[in-house]
Amino acid sequence: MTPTIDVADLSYRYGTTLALDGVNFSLPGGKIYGLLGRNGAGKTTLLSALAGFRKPSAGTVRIDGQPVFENAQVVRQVCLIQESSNVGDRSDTLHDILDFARRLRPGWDAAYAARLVEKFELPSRTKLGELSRGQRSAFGIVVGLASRAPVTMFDEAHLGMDAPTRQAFADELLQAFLEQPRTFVVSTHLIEEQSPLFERVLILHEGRVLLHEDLDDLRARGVAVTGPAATVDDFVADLTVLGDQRLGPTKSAMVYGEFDDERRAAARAAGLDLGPMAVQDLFTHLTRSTGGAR
Ligand SMILES: Nc1ncnc2c1ncn2[C@@H]1O[C@H](COP(=O)(O)OP(=O)(O)OP(=O)(O)O)[C@@H](O)[C@H]1O
Repeated sequence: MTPTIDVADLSYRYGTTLALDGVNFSLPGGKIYGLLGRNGAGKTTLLSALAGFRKPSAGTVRIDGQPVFENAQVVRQVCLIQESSNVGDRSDTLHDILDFARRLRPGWDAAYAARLVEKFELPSRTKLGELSRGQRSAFGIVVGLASRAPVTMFDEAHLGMDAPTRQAFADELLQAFLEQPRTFVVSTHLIEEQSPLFERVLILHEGRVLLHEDLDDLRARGVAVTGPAATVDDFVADLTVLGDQRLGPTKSAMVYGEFDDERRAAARAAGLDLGPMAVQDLFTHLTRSTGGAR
Protein backbone atom coordinates (compact mmCIF):
# COMPACT_ATOMS: atom_id res chain seq x y z
CA MET A 1 0.00 0.00 0.00
CA THR A 2 2.51 2.60 -1.10
CA PRO A 3 0.84 4.67 -3.81
CA THR A 4 2.74 6.75 -6.33
CA ILE A 5 2.20 10.51 -6.41
CA ASP A 6 2.12 11.96 -9.91
CA VAL A 7 2.20 15.69 -10.47
CA ALA A 8 1.72 16.98 -14.02
CA ASP A 9 2.02 20.58 -15.20
CA LEU A 10 0.90 21.80 -11.80
CA SER A 11 0.49 25.54 -11.41
CA TYR A 12 -1.00 27.47 -8.53
CA ARG A 13 -1.73 31.16 -8.49
CA TYR A 14 -2.58 33.44 -5.58
CA GLY A 15 -3.92 36.52 -7.34
CA THR A 16 -0.96 37.84 -9.27
CA THR A 17 1.58 35.56 -7.56
CA LEU A 18 2.42 32.38 -9.45
CA ALA A 19 3.44 30.15 -6.52
CA LEU A 20 3.83 26.98 -8.60
CA ASP A 21 4.79 27.22 -12.22
CA GLY A 22 4.30 24.07 -14.29
CA VAL A 23 5.62 21.53 -11.80
CA ASN A 24 6.16 17.93 -12.94
CA PHE A 25 7.42 14.98 -10.95
CA SER A 26 6.56 11.50 -9.87
CA LEU A 27 7.22 10.11 -6.39
CA PRO A 28 7.16 6.32 -6.33
CA GLY A 29 5.72 5.03 -3.06
CA GLY A 30 7.64 3.68 -0.10
CA LYS A 31 10.40 6.26 0.21
CA ILE A 32 11.23 9.20 2.45
CA TYR A 33 11.47 12.38 0.39
CA GLY A 34 12.96 15.67 1.50
CA LEU A 35 11.26 18.76 0.09
CA LEU A 36 13.66 21.68 0.14
CA GLY A 37 13.47 25.24 -1.07
CA ARG A 38 14.12 28.77 0.08
CA ASN A 39 11.46 30.94 1.66
CA GLY A 40 8.62 31.46 -0.77
CA ALA A 41 9.79 28.67 -3.11
CA GLY A 42 6.33 27.07 -3.08
CA LYS A 43 6.74 24.14 -0.67
CA THR A 44 3.65 24.76 1.44
CA THR A 45 1.54 25.42 -1.64
CA LEU A 46 2.78 22.20 -3.22
CA LEU A 47 2.12 20.08 -0.12
CA SER A 48 -1.36 21.59 0.20
CA ALA A 49 -2.08 20.65 -3.40
CA LEU A 50 -0.73 17.10 -2.85
CA ALA A 51 -3.08 16.75 0.14
CA GLY A 52 -6.05 17.98 -1.87
CA PHE A 53 -6.40 21.14 0.23
CA ARG A 54 -6.06 23.37 -2.82
CA LYS A 55 -7.51 23.14 -6.29
CA PRO A 56 -4.69 23.59 -8.81
CA SER A 57 -4.94 26.62 -11.09
CA ALA A 58 -3.72 24.24 -13.80
CA GLY A 59 -2.42 20.70 -14.03
CA THR A 60 -3.13 17.62 -11.95
CA VAL A 61 -2.13 15.80 -8.79
CA ARG A 62 -2.83 12.08 -8.80
CA ILE A 63 -2.27 9.53 -6.09
CA ASP A 64 -2.38 5.94 -7.24
CA GLY A 65 -3.66 7.28 -10.56
CA GLN A 66 -6.65 9.06 -8.98
CA PRO A 67 -7.06 12.85 -8.92
CA VAL A 68 -6.71 14.10 -5.34
CA PHE A 69 -8.84 17.21 -5.28
CA GLU A 70 -12.40 16.60 -4.04
CA ASN A 71 -11.77 12.86 -3.95
CA ALA A 72 -12.57 11.75 -0.40
CA GLN A 73 -11.33 8.22 -0.93
CA VAL A 74 -7.88 9.38 -2.01
CA VAL A 75 -7.66 12.20 0.52
CA ARG A 76 -8.16 9.68 3.34
CA GLN A 77 -4.88 8.05 2.31
CA VAL A 78 -3.03 11.31 2.87
CA CYS A 79 -2.05 13.04 6.09
CA LEU A 80 -0.46 16.50 5.93
CA ILE A 81 0.81 18.01 9.16
CA GLN A 82 1.54 21.70 8.82
CA GLU A 83 3.70 24.03 10.81
CA SER A 84 0.61 25.81 12.14
CA SER A 85 -0.53 22.47 13.58
CA ASN A 86 -3.70 21.84 11.63
CA VAL A 87 -4.47 18.76 13.68
CA GLY A 88 -7.48 20.04 15.58
CA ASP A 89 -9.35 22.84 17.25
CA ARG A 90 -7.30 24.81 19.77
CA SER A 91 -10.09 24.49 22.34
CA ASP A 92 -10.10 20.66 22.17
CA THR A 93 -7.98 18.49 24.43
CA LEU A 94 -5.30 16.28 22.91
CA HIS A 95 -7.31 13.28 24.06
CA ASP A 96 -10.38 14.46 22.09
CA ILE A 97 -8.32 15.25 18.99
CA LEU A 98 -6.77 11.78 19.07
CA ASP A 99 -10.20 10.26 19.49
CA PHE A 100 -11.47 12.21 16.48
CA ALA A 101 -8.44 11.11 14.45
CA ARG A 102 -9.18 7.49 15.38
CA ARG A 103 -12.67 7.81 13.89
CA LEU A 104 -11.52 9.75 10.83
CA ARG A 105 -8.42 7.87 9.76
CA PRO A 106 -8.70 4.34 8.41
CA GLY A 107 -5.18 3.25 9.40
CA TRP A 108 -5.12 4.98 12.81
CA ASP A 109 -2.90 3.20 15.34
CA ALA A 110 -4.25 4.15 18.78
CA ALA A 111 -1.68 2.17 20.76
CA TYR A 112 1.15 3.82 18.83
CA ALA A 113 -0.41 7.28 19.37
CA ALA A 114 -0.57 6.60 23.13
CA ARG A 115 3.05 5.50 23.20
CA LEU A 116 4.15 8.61 21.30
CA VAL A 117 2.14 10.91 23.58
CA GLU A 118 4.03 9.39 26.47
CA LYS A 119 7.37 9.56 24.72
CA PHE A 120 6.96 13.27 23.88
CA GLU A 121 5.59 13.87 27.41
CA LEU A 122 2.41 15.52 26.13
CA PRO A 123 -0.41 16.28 28.59
CA SER A 124 -3.37 14.56 26.95
CA ARG A 125 -6.04 16.30 29.10
CA THR A 126 -4.75 19.75 28.10
CA LYS A 127 -6.24 21.84 25.30
CA LEU A 128 -4.24 22.13 22.11
CA GLY A 129 -4.22 25.93 22.40
CA GLU A 130 -2.62 25.71 25.85
CA LEU A 131 0.46 23.85 24.67
CA SER A 132 3.77 25.53 24.01
CA ARG A 133 4.74 25.91 20.36
CA GLY A 134 7.20 23.02 20.54
CA GLN A 135 4.63 20.79 22.27
CA ARG A 136 2.07 21.66 19.58
CA SER A 137 4.57 20.66 16.93
CA ALA A 138 5.35 17.41 18.75
CA PHE A 139 1.64 16.67 18.94
CA GLY A 140 1.30 17.27 15.20
CA ILE A 141 4.03 14.72 14.67
CA VAL A 142 2.24 12.21 16.90
CA VAL A 143 -0.88 12.59 14.76
CA GLY A 144 1.08 12.29 11.52
CA LEU A 145 2.98 9.18 12.56
CA ALA A 146 0.02 7.45 14.23
CA SER A 147 -2.16 8.11 11.18
CA ARG A 148 -0.15 5.40 9.39
CA ALA A 149 -1.43 7.15 6.26
CA PRO A 150 0.13 5.69 3.10
CA VAL A 151 1.20 9.24 2.20
CA THR A 152 2.30 11.20 5.27
CA MET A 153 3.68 14.70 4.84
CA PHE A 154 5.24 17.08 7.35
CA ASP A 155 5.51 20.75 6.41
CA GLU A 156 8.09 22.33 8.71
CA ALA A 157 6.31 20.37 11.38
CA HIS A 158 9.28 20.47 13.76
CA LEU A 159 9.16 24.24 14.29
CA GLY A 160 9.74 25.22 17.89
CA MET A 161 10.84 21.73 18.91
CA ASP A 162 14.11 21.56 20.81
CA ALA A 163 17.04 19.52 19.47
CA PRO A 164 16.44 16.35 21.56
CA THR A 165 12.75 16.35 20.56
CA ARG A 166 13.66 16.79 16.90
CA GLN A 167 16.07 13.88 17.21
CA ALA A 168 13.30 11.79 18.79
CA PHE A 169 11.04 12.76 15.86
CA ALA A 170 13.65 11.67 13.32
CA ASP A 171 14.20 8.37 15.15
CA GLU A 172 10.47 7.68 15.36
CA LEU A 173 9.90 8.53 11.72
CA LEU A 174 12.61 6.16 10.61
CA GLN A 175 11.37 3.44 12.93
CA ALA A 176 7.79 3.85 11.68
CA PHE A 177 9.06 3.70 8.09
CA LEU A 178 11.06 0.52 8.69
CA GLU A 179 8.18 -1.18 10.46
CA GLN A 180 5.66 -0.28 7.80
CA PRO A 181 7.03 1.32 4.62
CA ARG A 182 4.93 4.23 3.38
CA THR A 183 5.63 7.51 1.63
CA PHE A 184 6.91 10.36 3.76
CA VAL A 185 7.44 13.86 2.37
CA VAL A 186 9.22 16.14 4.81
CA SER A 187 9.74 19.82 4.10
CA THR A 188 12.44 21.49 6.16
CA HIS A 189 14.96 24.28 6.37
CA LEU A 190 17.07 22.19 8.77
CA ILE A 191 18.78 20.56 5.84
CA GLU A 192 21.91 19.20 7.43
CA GLU A 193 20.08 17.89 10.45
CA GLN A 194 17.25 16.17 8.62
CA SER A 195 18.93 15.03 5.41
CA PRO A 196 20.09 11.67 6.86
CA LEU A 197 16.41 10.71 6.76
CA PHE A 198 15.98 11.32 3.06
CA GLU A 199 16.40 8.86 0.25
CA ARG A 200 15.47 11.38 -2.43
CA VAL A 201 15.39 15.14 -2.47
CA LEU A 202 13.13 17.50 -4.36
CA ILE A 203 14.30 21.10 -4.48
CA LEU A 204 11.75 23.73 -5.43
CA HIS A 205 13.00 27.09 -6.54
CA GLU A 206 10.79 30.00 -7.51
CA GLY A 207 7.83 27.73 -8.06
CA ARG A 208 9.66 25.19 -10.23
CA VAL A 209 11.44 21.91 -9.66
CA LEU A 210 15.14 22.69 -9.62
CA LEU A 211 16.32 19.20 -8.78
CA HIS A 212 14.80 15.83 -8.02
CA GLU A 213 17.30 13.09 -7.32
CA ASP A 214 18.67 10.62 -4.81
CA LEU A 215 20.41 12.25 -1.88
CA ASP A 216 23.55 10.27 -2.70
CA ASP A 217 23.62 11.76 -6.20
CA LEU A 218 23.17 15.24 -4.76
CA ARG A 219 26.01 14.60 -2.35
CA ALA A 220 28.21 13.44 -5.24
CA ARG A 221 27.88 16.90 -6.79
CA GLY A 222 30.25 18.35 -4.26
CA VAL A 223 33.59 17.42 -2.71
CA ALA A 224 35.53 18.87 0.21
CA VAL A 225 39.24 18.98 -0.69
CA THR A 226 41.48 19.17 2.39
CA GLY A 227 45.22 19.45 2.82
CA PRO A 228 48.08 21.97 3.06
CA ALA A 229 46.69 25.37 2.03
CA ALA A 230 49.04 25.98 -0.93
CA THR A 231 48.43 22.48 -2.34
CA VAL A 232 44.67 22.90 -2.05
CA ASP A 233 44.84 26.31 -3.74
CA ASP A 234 46.80 24.85 -6.67
CA PHE A 235 44.48 21.88 -7.01
CA VAL A 236 41.25 23.86 -7.04
CA ALA A 237 42.51 26.78 -9.13
CA ASP A 238 40.40 25.87 -12.17
CA LEU A 239 37.45 24.38 -10.27
CA THR A 240 34.23 25.91 -8.92
CA VAL A 241 34.94 26.64 -5.27
CA LEU A 242 31.88 27.42 -3.16
CA GLY A 243 33.77 28.29 0.00
CA ASP A 244 36.70 27.33 2.18
CA GLN A 245 37.80 26.98 5.77
CA ARG A 246 41.28 27.28 7.28
CA LEU A 247 42.63 25.70 10.40
CA GLY A 248 46.27 26.70 10.83
CA PRO A 249 48.22 25.46 7.79
CA THR A 250 45.35 23.20 6.68
CA LYS A 251 42.67 24.31 4.29
CA SER A 252 39.43 22.72 3.20
CA ALA A 253 37.85 23.92 -0.05
CA MET A 254 34.31 23.01 -1.07
CA VAL A 255 34.30 22.22 -4.77
CA TYR A 256 31.17 21.93 -6.87
CA GLY A 257 31.15 19.36 -9.65
CA GLU A 258 31.67 15.64 -9.91
CA PHE A 259 35.17 14.27 -9.56
CA ASP A 260 36.18 11.63 -12.07
CA ASP A 261 38.68 8.89 -11.25
CA GLU A 262 41.55 10.80 -12.82
CA ARG A 263 40.92 13.86 -10.66
CA ARG A 264 40.55 11.73 -7.54
CA ALA A 265 43.86 10.01 -8.31
CA ALA A 266 45.53 13.41 -8.84
CA ALA A 267 44.21 14.60 -5.46
CA ARG A 268 45.57 11.51 -3.74
CA ALA A 269 48.92 11.87 -5.48
CA ALA A 270 49.11 15.45 -4.20
CA GLY A 271 48.45 14.24 -0.65
CA LEU A 272 44.97 15.75 -0.45
CA ASP A 273 41.95 14.27 1.32
CA LEU A 274 38.59 14.16 -0.44
CA GLY A 275 35.42 14.10 1.63
CA PRO A 276 31.73 14.77 1.31
CA MET A 277 30.39 18.30 1.23
CA ALA A 278 27.55 19.45 3.45
CA VAL A 279 24.16 19.13 1.72
CA GLN A 280 23.32 22.56 3.12
CA ASP A 281 26.25 24.07 1.19
CA LEU A 282 25.16 22.37 -2.03
CA PHE A 283 21.62 23.61 -1.51
CA THR A 284 22.81 27.17 -0.90
CA HIS A 285 24.85 27.07 -4.09
CA LEU A 286 22.10 25.58 -6.22
CA THR A 287 19.45 28.04 -5.04
CA ARG A 288 21.65 31.10 -5.03
CA SER A 289 19.80 33.89 -6.77
CA THR A 290 18.81 37.46 -6.29
CA GLY A 291 17.19 36.88 -2.90
CA GLY A 292 14.83 34.74 -0.86
CA ALA A 293 11.19 35.57 -1.39
CA ARG A 294 10.00 36.42 -4.83
N1 LIG B 1 -2.32 32.98 1.03
C1 LIG B 1 -1.48 33.53 0.16
N2 LIG B 1 -1.85 34.63 -0.53
C2 LIG B 1 -1.01 35.18 -1.43
N3 LIG B 1 0.21 34.71 -1.72
C3 LIG B 1 0.64 33.63 -1.06
C4 LIG B 1 -0.20 32.98 -0.10
N4 LIG B 1 0.48 31.91 0.39
C5 LIG B 1 1.67 31.90 -0.23
N5 LIG B 1 1.77 32.93 -1.11
C6 LIG B 1 2.91 33.22 -1.99
O1 LIG B 1 3.18 32.05 -2.75
C7 LIG B 1 4.58 31.84 -2.86
C8 LIG B 1 4.91 30.45 -2.32
O2 LIG B 1 4.61 30.43 -0.93
P1 LIG B 1 4.76 29.11 -0.06
O3 LIG B 1 4.19 29.41 1.29
O4 LIG B 1 4.20 27.98 -0.80
O5 LIG B 1 6.35 28.97 0.03
P2 LIG B 1 7.27 28.09 0.99
O6 LIG B 1 8.31 27.48 0.12
O7 LIG B 1 6.43 27.17 1.80
O8 LIG B 1 7.94 29.21 1.90
P3 LIG B 1 8.52 29.16 3.40
O9 LIG B 1 9.77 28.32 3.36
O10 LIG B 1 8.84 30.59 3.67
O11 LIG B 1 7.47 28.61 4.31
C9 LIG B 1 5.25 32.98 -2.11
O12 LIG B 1 5.60 33.96 -3.06
C10 LIG B 1 4.18 33.50 -1.21
O13 LIG B 1 4.32 34.90 -0.98
